[in-house]
Amino acid sequence: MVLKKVYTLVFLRNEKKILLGLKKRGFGINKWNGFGGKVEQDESVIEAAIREMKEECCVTVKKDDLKSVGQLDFTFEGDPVMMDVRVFSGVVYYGTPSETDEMAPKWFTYDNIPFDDMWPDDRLWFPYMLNNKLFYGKFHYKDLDTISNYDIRELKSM
Ligand SMILES: CSc1nc2ncnc(N)c2[nH]1
Repeated sequence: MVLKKVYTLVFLRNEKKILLGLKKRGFGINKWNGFGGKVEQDESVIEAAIREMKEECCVTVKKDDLKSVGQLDFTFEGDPVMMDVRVFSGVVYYGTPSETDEMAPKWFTYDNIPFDDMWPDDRLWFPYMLNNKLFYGKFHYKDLDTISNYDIRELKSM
């Protein structure tokens, strides 16, 4: 039986900048991340994405404003459960990105993305997202800082 957990990852962005969040606790603490988290039993992936945006940075996004842009499968040495991360991108949002207990949001221009303070996989697949190419990436982490192998490919459709 395949052990996997589904997660969401949302990036608000326009032609000038992208919103990242500095994780203040838990998994990925002190890294600039996308916004998202686990998809619960009683919700769809898109509902989870919308919920997490609200919870993590007080911003409201609507279903039709989120575009599915990629999927990332993460496995970690010694952990049987794969992270199946559904990546979304959006331009339109309501409210002001605000700090919460979880995340401190900040806009970054594309020439200034803090890859050294992000998950190591980001610098590998961000170019696909930033060039509006759909992608499917698989990353195996030997430890939380080291990717031991990966594959990433452009998709023609999600
Ligand atoms: C566990 S691997 C991972 N890469 C990520 N990139 C951006 N935001 C996240 N939350 C990420 N998690």
